Amino acid sequence: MVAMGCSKKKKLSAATVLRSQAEKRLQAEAGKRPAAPEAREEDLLRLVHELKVHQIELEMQNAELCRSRDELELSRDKYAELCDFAPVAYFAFDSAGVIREVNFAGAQLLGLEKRQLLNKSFVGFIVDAAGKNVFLNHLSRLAKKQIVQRCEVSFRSNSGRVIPGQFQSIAVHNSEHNDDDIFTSITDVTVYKQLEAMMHKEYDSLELTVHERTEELIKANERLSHEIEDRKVAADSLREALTIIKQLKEQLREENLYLREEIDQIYSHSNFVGDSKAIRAALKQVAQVAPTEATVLIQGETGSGKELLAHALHDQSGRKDRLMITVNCAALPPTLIESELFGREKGAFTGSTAKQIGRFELADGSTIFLDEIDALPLELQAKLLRVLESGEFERLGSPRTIKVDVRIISATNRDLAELVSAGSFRQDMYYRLNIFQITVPPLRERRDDIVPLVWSFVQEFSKSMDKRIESISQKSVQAMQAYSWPGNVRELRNATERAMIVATTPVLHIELPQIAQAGPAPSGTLEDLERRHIVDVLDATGWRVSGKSGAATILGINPKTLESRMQRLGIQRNKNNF
Ligand SMILES: Nc1ncnc2c1ncn2[C@@H]1O[C@H](COP(=O)(O)OP(=O)(O)OP(=O)(O)O)[C@@H](O)[C@H]1O
Repeated sequence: MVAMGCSKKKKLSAATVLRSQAEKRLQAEAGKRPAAPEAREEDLLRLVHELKVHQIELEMQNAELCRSRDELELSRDKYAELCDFAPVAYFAFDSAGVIREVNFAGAQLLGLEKRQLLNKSFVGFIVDAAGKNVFLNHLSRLAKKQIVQRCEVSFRSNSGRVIPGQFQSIAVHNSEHNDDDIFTSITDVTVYKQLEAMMHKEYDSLELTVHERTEELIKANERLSHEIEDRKVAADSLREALTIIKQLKEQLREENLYLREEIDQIYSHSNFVGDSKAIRAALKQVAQVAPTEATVLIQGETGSGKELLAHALHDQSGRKDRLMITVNCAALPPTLIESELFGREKGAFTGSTAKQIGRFELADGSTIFLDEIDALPLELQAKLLRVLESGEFERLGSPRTIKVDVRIISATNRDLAELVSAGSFRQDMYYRLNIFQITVPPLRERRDDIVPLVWSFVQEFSKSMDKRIESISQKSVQAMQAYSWPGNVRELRNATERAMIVATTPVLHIELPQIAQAGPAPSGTLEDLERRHIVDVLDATGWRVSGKSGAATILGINPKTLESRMQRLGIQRNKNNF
């Protein structure tokens, strides 16, 4: 920038000019006014005095002004110096973009000396036409609005480097040139641009990564949703499977329990021994009825082989692949028969802590054998009738109706027709059960079967007892042929077992109960005979019902069966029985 000075000579000439101007004006005033001779002298002296005072005042003012101007010029020089050495590039343009002033940083930016730049158009440094337009528009906008304006233009320095510049300008009117002075700071934004480009690049790659990750996440999310759905479906089917498994488990547990009870009898079921005419007739009936779905009633004395015959029937039927389910109606307390037959839900009655599948459900698709059907309480007969007719029933404590496909075989050692007349057995039930009747003859009516039966039992026990029996004593054979066999084949089997236990030689001696030794057959009805025989056995055992030497063992029946039979036959221990 150019600094300006104020010499003393200049100050003096200015004061002289003022004084002469003042004097001229004074003389002009004097020429206008007609002066009175006596006042003129006095006025002139006063005016001269005033003039002198004014002159001194003016000189003082002039000196003050000169000092201020000097200070101003000094400060302006300092400001110009500051501006010159400022790290920012400053330019002063005219309204056409010609450089009027530039500081060192500005000159350095363009790679030229300050003097080389003065009066040069900045437009010449701008690299392209678009940039030139931007710069010229920037200038014209400044002329219109006297506020700070900004633009970005790339220009080329003397070294050929293209510099992206950020321009920040303000226009100040210059009255001397009657034009605007445009003051502009130019910032080299190369680094900023590089950083910006890097940032854009980073941003773009970040955006790409985000996009890719989002895609991946969407896919993963979809996969997860499908997986959740699949798992839900799997969980549902697992739950279903679990319920089925639970049911099957329950059924298996019941079957298992049932099988354990039955297992001991399986061996004896496998062989129905007997070639007597009566037995052949019964077996012929079995063969006739087995392939049908008919309900069968088997009648015969206790221990005569009704259950074995029922098994033979089932084994010849189309249901033989499933287990035949047996229920002894006399062996169960009346309160439990219903839940045994039809099952119960948990809590159906006091003490029922677990759900139980009934025998009818277990027998679904198979055969149920209702032994001692005469012992079925009347109210249950009605329920059984419904099953016989529709296959439907409900578990105790459940309103759900269960439908089964079960073939029914029932057995009794009593005359059901008689019970019907006595009113203890439903007539409709009787007709429904008695569609096909088979009677198993008592052993005393088929004595031909006695010896073959003994031999089949001997074979059976020889294995388990590891004993060798070669013959049966003649005395035993005779006794057996003469004996009335109230306990029928069961009694014969038990007698053989006892003989085998005590046997020490290959000749088997079968001891028959003293009370039942051969003699004339007792008179009276079959029931009287049964009652008498039970009382005799009870007397012989000291009224011990169960246990190894108890009456039930001798009679070859279950102690519970014996108890219920005693109840039915009205047998009680009293003085007369001793
Ligand atoms: N013909 C036979 N061949 C082989 N064993 C037989 C024969 N008949 C019966 N038994 C055997 O005699 C025992 C009694 O038979 P089963 O239980 O079938 O008689 P039941 O008439 O059903 O008796 P209950 O009236 O007491 O129910 C069983 O051990 C059985 O195996």
